[in-house]
Amino acid sequence: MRPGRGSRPRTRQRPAHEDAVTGLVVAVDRGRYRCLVRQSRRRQVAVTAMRARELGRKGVVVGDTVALVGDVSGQPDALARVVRVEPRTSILRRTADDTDDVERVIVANAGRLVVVTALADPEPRVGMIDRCLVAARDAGMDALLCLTKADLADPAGLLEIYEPLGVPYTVTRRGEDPAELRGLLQDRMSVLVGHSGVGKSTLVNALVPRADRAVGHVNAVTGRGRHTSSSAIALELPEGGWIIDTPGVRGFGLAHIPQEELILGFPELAEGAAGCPPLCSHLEEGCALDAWVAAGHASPLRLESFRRLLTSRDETADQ
Ligand SMILES: Nc1nc2c(ncn2[C@@H]2O[C@H](COP(=O)(O)OP(=O)(O)OP(=O)(O)O)[C@@H](O)[C@H]2O)c(=O)[nH]1
Ligand SMILES: [Zn+2]
Repeated sequence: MRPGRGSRPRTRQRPAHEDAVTGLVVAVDRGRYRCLVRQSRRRQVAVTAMRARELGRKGVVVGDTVALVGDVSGQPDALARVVRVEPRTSILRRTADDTDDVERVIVANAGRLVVVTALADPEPRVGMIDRCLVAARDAGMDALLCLTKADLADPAGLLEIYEPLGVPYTVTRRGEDPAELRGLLQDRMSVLVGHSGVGKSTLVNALVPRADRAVGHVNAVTGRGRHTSSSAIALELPEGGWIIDTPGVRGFGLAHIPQEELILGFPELAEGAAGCPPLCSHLEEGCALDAWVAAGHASPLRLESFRRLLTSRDETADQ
């Protein structure tokens, strides 16, 4: 006989942690999780927690909603235990490069991926933007393109590629409040990704007063930032909603996405691929995508980018 609905199975073997409280993981640091727990309508406390053994190998990442037991007072030396990770609404993953089979979950439960790209210093790379759009799609997240440093270069070239795709975007520049971005972020959980030095910390500091994210310098020789932020952190926006700042990345490996699904991140090409021969690699002669682009249905840069993505899986990533 199986227990009927409404009965409470397994309570005898394992405590169901009925006294557990709910926390939001806002930072992870060397096996310690910083979780925010709401104590009343007005009051939130930050609770430090470790993993409970019963969690097994399940990862806990920033953005996760967890059940906490033990000392959840939030007092300086108090340590709680994470006994459960609640089901996730989205999972953003990446691999170090396209040949790496260790996939990392970066954040959970974010609804939107904000792809932060500098218009100059460092130079924008469409390969990175396209990879992020593929990752967002795979994660079940909306994407937003945030083009920074418009005081240094004109966004027109990039917008010519991404505006027709219907990718929402916003442009920011030094000395100007990112008001439009602030509006777009309200009431949701968004995650910022981008190369090191594109200006994520600068944006976060403008959006979240007292966030105090360290702003680094772009190395004049390599054009890369100094990786001033070292792990993801979730910050509450004064207007409501959350942003998760992630460390600057070198690349966004997509080894975890099956080859045939990559094209879904390029919807304007996917349509043209309907004319391809069966099992087309999209790299061979006779691929219908060449004619599709020649006819003006999609940007040649995007096709280039898609093909680079396809070939990079057999080699080391170059983006
Ligand atoms: N000209 C210009 N410089 C900017 C702008 N935004 C940021 N910067 C500069 O770019 C450099 C890098 O900015 P950060 O905010 O540290 O970049 P980041 O993306 O957080 O870098 P990581 O912490 O390495 O991930 C700093 O010197 C900033 O002052 C901008 O809109 N225009
Ligand atoms: Zn093809």
